[in-house]
Amino acid sequence: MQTAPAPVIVAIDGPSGTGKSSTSKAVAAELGLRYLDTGAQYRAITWWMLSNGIDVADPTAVAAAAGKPVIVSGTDPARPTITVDGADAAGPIRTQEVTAAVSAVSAVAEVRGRITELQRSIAAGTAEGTDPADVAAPSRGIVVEGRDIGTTVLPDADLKVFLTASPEARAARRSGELRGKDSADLATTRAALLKRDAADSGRKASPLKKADDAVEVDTTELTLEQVVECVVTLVREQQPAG
Ligand SMILES: Nc1ncnc2c1ncn2[C@@H]1O[C@H](COP(=O)(O)OP(=O)(O)O)[C@@H](O)[C@H]1O
Ligand SMILES: Nc1ccn([C@H]2C[C@H](O)[C@@H](COP(=O)(O)OP(=O)(O)O)O2)c(=O)n1
Repeated sequence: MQTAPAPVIVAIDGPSGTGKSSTSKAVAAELGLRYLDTGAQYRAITWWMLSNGIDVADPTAVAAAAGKPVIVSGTDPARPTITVDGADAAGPIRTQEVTAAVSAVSAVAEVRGRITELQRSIAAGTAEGTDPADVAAPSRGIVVEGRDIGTTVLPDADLKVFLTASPEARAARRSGELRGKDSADLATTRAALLKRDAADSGRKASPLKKADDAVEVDTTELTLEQVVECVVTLVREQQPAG
């Protein structure tokens, strides 16, 4: 009898607007893997803190509340979901208010400990933090995207990719997304994005950083399709033949 190959774990990290979410979803869909957006989890806990009157500028208050919300992620790349205490959080976690507060909340060690535990449990395919429908479905593995997946959350990932792009390209992509929904212009978007990157890279607890064994892909001059093709090829090279 043949044994099934071990599930493949792919870690995709990088700063904001480098294409992590779009690339990870497309790679997971193409290869039949699950998909986890860890930024959405940090946004979800931040949304809960803001909604429950916790002072997000006070790390002690944030740490004391870190264990309270129940955050559940659905990992189908065609339909990723996130709930907090059973409520759909997909919309509210994308507001400017959450975006402005998320770096401060995610710098708190107790928050990182809690969310990292959830991420490892989801990657291992156990129930905690995962939509029950996803646990039941057979999986060939998972693509997990964030800031510290290759360095801290899943240091034994089969493939680690670190996406980069120039600040100009990243700001242009982000303001393209925001147009019509928000009045933020390119310069404002660029400044906000660089401020968040600096906070994420400069924090003590598990900062944004390329893992020594990650493959760096500069996406500035690449289309999304080219980035996806590049990562799919890298994943296939990791898989045993046959
Ligand atoms: N290589 C690319 N070229 C042009 N636009 C891209 C590329 N990759 C992603 N985008 C677009 O840039 C925006 C931000 O991408 P996203 O995947 O959300 O980045 P991240 O998850 O790293 O913040 C999205 O609108 C996406 O469609
Ligand atoms: N693994 C992770 C993922 C996200 N974070 C934090 C830091 C990021 O600024 C926020 C939001 O992440 P998200 O990936 O949604 O950010 P983008 O706006 O897509 O760039 O969460 C983190 O600290 N660790």
